[in-house]
Amino acid sequence: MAQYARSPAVAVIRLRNPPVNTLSFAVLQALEDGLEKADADPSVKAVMICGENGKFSAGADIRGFSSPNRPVKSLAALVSLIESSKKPVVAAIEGIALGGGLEVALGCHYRVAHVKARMGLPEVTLGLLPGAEGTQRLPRLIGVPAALDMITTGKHIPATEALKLGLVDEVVEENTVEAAIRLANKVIGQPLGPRRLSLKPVPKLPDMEAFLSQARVRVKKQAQGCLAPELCFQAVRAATQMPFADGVRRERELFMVLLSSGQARALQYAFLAERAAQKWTTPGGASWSSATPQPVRSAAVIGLGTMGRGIVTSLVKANIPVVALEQDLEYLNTGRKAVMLLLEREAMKMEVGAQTLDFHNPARLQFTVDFDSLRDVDLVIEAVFENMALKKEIFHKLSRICKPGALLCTNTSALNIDEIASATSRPQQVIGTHFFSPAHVMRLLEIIYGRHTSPTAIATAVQLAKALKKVGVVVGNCFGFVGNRMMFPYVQQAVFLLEEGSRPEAVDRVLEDFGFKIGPFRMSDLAGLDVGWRSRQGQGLTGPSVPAGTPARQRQGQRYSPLPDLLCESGRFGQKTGKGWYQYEKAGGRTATPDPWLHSLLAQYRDTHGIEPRFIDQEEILERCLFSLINEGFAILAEGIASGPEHLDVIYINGYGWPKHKGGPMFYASTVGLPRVLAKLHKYSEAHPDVPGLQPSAFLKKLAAVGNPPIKEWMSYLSQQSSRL
Ligand SMILES: CCCCCC/C=C/CC(=O)SCCNC(=O)CCNC(=O)[C@H](O)C(C)(C)COP(=O)(O)OP(=O)(O)OC[C@H]1O[C@@H](n2cnc3c(N)ncnc32)[C@H](O)[C@@H]1OP(=O)(O)O
Repeated sequence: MAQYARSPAVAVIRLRNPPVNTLSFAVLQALEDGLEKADADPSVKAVMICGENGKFSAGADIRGFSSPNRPVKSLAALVSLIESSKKPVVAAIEGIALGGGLEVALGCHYRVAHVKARMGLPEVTLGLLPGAEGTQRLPRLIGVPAALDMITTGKHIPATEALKLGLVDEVVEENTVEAAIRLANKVIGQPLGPRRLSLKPVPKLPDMEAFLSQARVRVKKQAQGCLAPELCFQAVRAATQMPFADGVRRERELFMVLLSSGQARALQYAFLAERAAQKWTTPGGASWSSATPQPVRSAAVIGLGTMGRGIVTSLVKANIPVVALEQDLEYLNTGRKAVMLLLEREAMKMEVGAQTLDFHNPARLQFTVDFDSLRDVDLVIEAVFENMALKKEIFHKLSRICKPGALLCTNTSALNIDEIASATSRPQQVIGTHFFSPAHVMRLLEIIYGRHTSPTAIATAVQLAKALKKVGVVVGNCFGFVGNRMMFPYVQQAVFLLEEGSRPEAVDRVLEDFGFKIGPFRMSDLAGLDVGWRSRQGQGLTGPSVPAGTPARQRQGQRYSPLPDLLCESGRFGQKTGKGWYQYEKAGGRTATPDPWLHSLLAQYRDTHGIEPRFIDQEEILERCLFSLINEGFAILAEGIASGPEHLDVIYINGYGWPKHKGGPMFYASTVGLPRVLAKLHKYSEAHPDVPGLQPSAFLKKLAAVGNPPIKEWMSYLSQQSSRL
């Protein structure tokens, strides 16, 4: 847990708790024992603390926050114990010093960091604040503006920046432990008072009050409904207003408020869910633990529309050489200009000193109209528009041209991977990679395996996501996969609510107040209403293929709303045409204003179809939209399309703007309580028996019936009960 050694006047205490040396009870106890031993040994003149395996410490164990025996209080006491040591204590920071790990280092009298180390207080991202006196020590060391920035954003800073801020005393390129021992020997006998941060005053600013009030506004704006940034701010402000001991008391009070908040639980769940989602399995038995990825040393992207441009940019940023292909020179030139512009912008955003983007070198980024240039690439991502015939034609070509092992990916948001793969002679190498727009910004990559996709192909796509700094979530093949399949009933309910009496702005407001970045109607306007229209035409739900005499509001025995089709028929495609569910200042404008034209269309529509408009309250809007989405999530789990609720939550947080502090839709359902979700779905489906999306799924009913088990147990009920579902 912590190893004690001598070198020879310096006691060496090594934190050891793989993989990231989290501060468990045992680690803290061993650290305390080591300090006592060093104190009691007259031949020891100084102490050095480092971490095993090139990592200092990732802080407290996130899994332990829900445990009643969490070691949080003893961590603060231990940091004080380190600081009050009569012998100098030096931290040797390699790899990472995060959260409680950095707080331990702040208790030390000196800090030496390796040039590749990163430091931070990311507690805010877990819904907490640095509760081992970090909010009081850091401002005393690096000043209030820098401390407030680190504590309220949780960002990790590189060692070179830490040196500039005064967070570390030395940055070394060679052996950090040896450098720290050298420093420890050097400072033996020097006074420790000036090195004890709790005794230092907080550096003054010319107008601290004005600085703090502006900072508070900034923090609140960035918080988007999350409580922790505001309480982090309050704790740092306390450091500017109170003596150290009172500041520590205030920090502890605020910490306890956050610790017991639902937001902290949701954010900690979201952290662990992202890790859990990396451990993919398929119903056929393929798994992350046995599949080996193929190296991707080069890639090609077909189609330089919005998605293709973002994908090329992502690959270049990941330092993967790319061949970008378009159908003709005109499209190629337009696409090339757009990609170069994106890359110029990305290059400008990069940190000074970071590796530069090598996109002017044709060996790294090549533009072509010649399919033969794809002969040698390790992986191809097709990103043409959503047309099955076109995609099949391209995959047929790829199957003939690409080298035998190449992975063939299709960027689609809904189309059948098996049908696309059927156009090739190597369906085991075909996989869906659903990027989210803008593809060089959005973190999510939905990875869809088909019936024949090999485990190697899945592992390679997961590895690609990592290389692109994205979170890849592996899911099965069904219409809309996971993300869009759950989105359909959500948007559908929103439209039914308009039929029944609501307005787009009312529905959007409720969902934005819940925490979504934008509500369903503003989202549809942004994405383009024509996208869904084309898809509905393809499914035979609207357009000339609908048999004559089909009732306007009925399809396949269920209620259908033709409202979105009516908008498209009037040329209202959303932002791009300046009109959709809202009106905009111009085509391509972004400021949505409620539109009287739409209100009168709704009134006319209700008259035509004999619908008596009613007032719909916020609770009904929220529940019908969210519970229908969640309900589809349970159906997806029952069908084995995703291997756990965490996967669905990671998709929603990273691809659909679900507020992270609410943990994702399935976690949210667990906090509402499954019996309540079920009861509400029953109520709404009884009131609207032919409206799709409201009939509770069998798996939700099962879980409610077995007594609302915790989310981590849900899947075990599925395997026990699947035959009866
Ligand atoms: C009243 C007094 C109160 C006193 C309170 C004291 C409070 C202290 C607060 C804290 O310290 S909160 C924790 C702060 N630390 C973090 O937020 C770090 C979180 N971890 C990361 O950012 C990353 O994991 C990493 C450390 C940068 C490593 O990233 P990498 O991509 O290399 O690997 P991962 O796949 O993310 O992680 C590997 C493995 O380690 C597990 N893990 C990482 N950090 C923690 C942690 N802090 N607690 C528990 N587990 C952690 C992670 O889950 C992976 O394991 P798995 O089994 O594969 O899931």
